Amino acid sequence: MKIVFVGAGSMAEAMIKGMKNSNEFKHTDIWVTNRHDNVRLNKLSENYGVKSTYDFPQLFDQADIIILAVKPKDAKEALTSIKPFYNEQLLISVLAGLSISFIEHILARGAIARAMPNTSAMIGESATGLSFNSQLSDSQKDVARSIFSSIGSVTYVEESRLDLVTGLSGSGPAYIYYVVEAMEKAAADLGDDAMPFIIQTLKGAAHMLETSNQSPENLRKAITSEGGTTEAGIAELDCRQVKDAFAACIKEATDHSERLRRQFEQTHSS
Ligand SMILES: NC(=O)C1=CN([C@@H]2O[C@H](COP(=O)(O)OP(=O)(O)OC[C@H]3O[C@@H](n4cnc5c(N)ncnc54)[C@H](OP(=O)(O)O)[C@@H]3O)[C@@H](O)[C@H]2O)C=CC1
Ligand SMILES: O=C(O)[C@@H]1CCC=N1
Repeated sequence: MKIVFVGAGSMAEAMIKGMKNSNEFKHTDIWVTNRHDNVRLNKLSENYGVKSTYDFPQLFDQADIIILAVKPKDAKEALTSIKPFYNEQLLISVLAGLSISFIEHILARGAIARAMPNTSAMIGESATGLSFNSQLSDSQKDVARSIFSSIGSVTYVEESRLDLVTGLSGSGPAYIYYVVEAMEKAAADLGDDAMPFIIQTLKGAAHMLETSNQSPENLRKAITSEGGTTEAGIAELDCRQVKDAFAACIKEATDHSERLRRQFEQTHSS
């Protein structure tokens, strides 16, 4: 199977590393290109053994799957450059906001899927939402699922839900790192000992959520002794309306995914 990444940035690298480490895909099956950063391409080839080229006839020759991993603002240029070499292979876009119909508008035909993974794909722990147009065969759907299950969990969603998936889990790891920045700052007196405590606290909480069959609220209440330290700490979060702030964060990221679609699809739909 020949898989071609168009775009060689953070998301492409996370997927390439995760797919290679999964042993589901041979690194020799993976090709990558970008716009002009040849140093970047050479680094990916050296680090992961993938093939890279700017020679599109060679790049797309016998390609089974094309994975579009450019920024939304670059989508039309990238899709237009692909079109002469596109033979209705399965094309999977990981772009925030960009709709399947916009891709169909440019390519005019073909099996198009949209996925919203995250960079935890790097270690095989991505959370991916996946949508299809009506042109995918059952085997193409299976292949799309196998790519994203090789880098973490994958859930089929209606395309209309992908903006929310983007705001929730596409961007989600950044929200967690944001909280960790605050925890690390607050625990500065622990020096290098702080991060191991933080990491294990996160791992433990995630595992409890996954295995305890209890709601986050009940898990939190089980820690919050009356008049205790947790109650005092959470009161500081409540008086600063942190829960509302997090909800607003996810809503704004979701809304921005919709804005990106309007911004780049209306501009480029001619
Ligand atoms: N980063 C993340 O956590 C996630 C990102 N995404 C989505 O993935 C996409 C890529 O994001 P990210 O990897 O962070 O972005 P980066 O800026 O890191 O990478 C973008 C890549 O696209 C390449 N590119 C731009 N234009 C073209 C073109 N016309 N032809 C070929 N390659 C081109 C760039 O090449 P060059 O450097 O040569 O210009 C670069 O390699 C975005 O649409 C984003 O919404 C989805 C989920 C998570
Ligand atoms: O910030 C972004 O637009 C991309 C999409 C989801 C995560 N990163």
